[in-house]
Amino acid sequence: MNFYRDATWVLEDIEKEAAKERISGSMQTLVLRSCKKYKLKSNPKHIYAVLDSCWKYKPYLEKVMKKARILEDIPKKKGKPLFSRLTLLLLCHDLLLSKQKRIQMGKHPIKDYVLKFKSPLHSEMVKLKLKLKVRDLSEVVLSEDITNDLPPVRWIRINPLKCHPNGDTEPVLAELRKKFTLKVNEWSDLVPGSIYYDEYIPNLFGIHPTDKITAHELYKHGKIIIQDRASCFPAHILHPGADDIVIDACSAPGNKTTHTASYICSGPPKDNIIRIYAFEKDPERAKILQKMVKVAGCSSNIDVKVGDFTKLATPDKCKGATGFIVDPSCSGSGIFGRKFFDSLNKRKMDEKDDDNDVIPDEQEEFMAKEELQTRLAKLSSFQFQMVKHAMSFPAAKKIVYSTCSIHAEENERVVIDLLLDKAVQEWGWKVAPRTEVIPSWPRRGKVEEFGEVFRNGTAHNPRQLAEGCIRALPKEDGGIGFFAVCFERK
Ligand SMILES: C[S@@+](CC[C@H](N)C(=O)[O-])C[C@H]1O[C@@H](n2cnc3c(N)ncnc32)[C@H](O)[C@@H]1O
Repeated sequence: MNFYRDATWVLEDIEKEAAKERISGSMQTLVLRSCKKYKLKSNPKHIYAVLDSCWKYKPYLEKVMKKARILEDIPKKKGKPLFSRLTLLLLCHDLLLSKQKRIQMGKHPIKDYVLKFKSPLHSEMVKLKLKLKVRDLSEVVLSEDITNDLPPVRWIRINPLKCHPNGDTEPVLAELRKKFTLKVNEWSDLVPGSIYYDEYIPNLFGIHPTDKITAHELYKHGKIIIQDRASCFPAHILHPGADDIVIDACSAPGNKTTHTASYICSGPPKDNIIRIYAFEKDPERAKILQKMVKVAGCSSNIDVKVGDFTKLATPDKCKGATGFIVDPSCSGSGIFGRKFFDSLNKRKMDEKDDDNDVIPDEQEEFMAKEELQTRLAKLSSFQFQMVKHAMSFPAAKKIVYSTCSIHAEENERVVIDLLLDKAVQEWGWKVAPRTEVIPSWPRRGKVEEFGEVFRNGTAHNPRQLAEGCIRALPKEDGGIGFFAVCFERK
């Protein structure tokens, strides 16, 4: 019984957390946190395994339990039910859905109580499966898992650098149309086999996330590139032309680098003149960047530089740089795909011994609030330095700063710190107005962040600053959470 009692306490905490608007942590973190809080003796690995499964099936189990009327006759003591709803849920889970299909405890009144309902529980479970047209409930849970974890759209862009002879994308689009025969007007209407033509980014298309594209010849030959829509915003905002020299400060894996190249070259490169300096600090990631640049067909115009942008990039070494893409490391809080991390951590947990101290430390999701604040402070100071370094280049005219974070600390507040910086002011940098930053995109920066520092009527108008920024919400806006802003000087 001790195990079920411990698991009930943890499940209560999980239920409370799930009721919040934003769940702070994966299932694994929540379990570990509660186990520590209550100093539980039961093995957290075991509790996690049971609760992970029980939580997935909870809506179905609750239906079955309700139909079997198991919650209606719970014996009472001093007017209060003797058994908790969640302990009963756990027992029913083990009886109906665990591998052994049995309750793992010795003789106990609660076990006797549940077993009294064994037949109605089983028959209600059979009825539910018939209704759902599945042989096993795992079939519905698995497909829900996959759907919840997939991005709402798979975004693909046609790469004009691989469209011979002059970057005409029409033949590639014609190929795509053969595979995706139905054109839809909204990305939310996408179904397998259909295609959506994006209204914000040229040559960008949305397809259904379950549609496979990586085996397609167009993909293999770099004629189409998978890239989230929001991640295409920076190059489109920078919009460099044939006379520009661009520095991509943080390049790997290279999506924005090759997208930027498509604006500069607009078709297959015709010379070997370096037009983009692509910096990447991590040597391993730089290898991926090299590969991406090659596949995208623009290696002759891109100079990949492995090292720290703030140390290696100087106006002397990158002569005449006019535009910058600064997309530094961030918390990644706009990126979803929790199942991946959950399964990753489950694997990590499985690999460890039975200790209680398995606290993963890499992802923001797994962090306590204070830890997150400390990490955000570190990240924003690094992000500030990266943009400020770009701003110090004398020929620079335009800098696009972006993150895939939803936190104001890494977004609007970095912009504020830059605008307040004396050197930045002397260099003459301003936030570009909405008219120059994909004006039709509806979701803009957070005006309240700017309003806390700047007042209307001063050099910086909070509303105008916020309007100059772009935000994208994860999933709701068709992909990852994102932030972009453009600094310019005339
Ligand atoms: C968010 S990712 C960039 C994604 C890339 N812009 C794209 O769209 O494919 C940030 C990258 O910056 C690199 N990085 C971090 N600090 C850096 C520095 N000081 N100089 C150059 N690159 C850095 C990281 O290794 C990481 O690969």
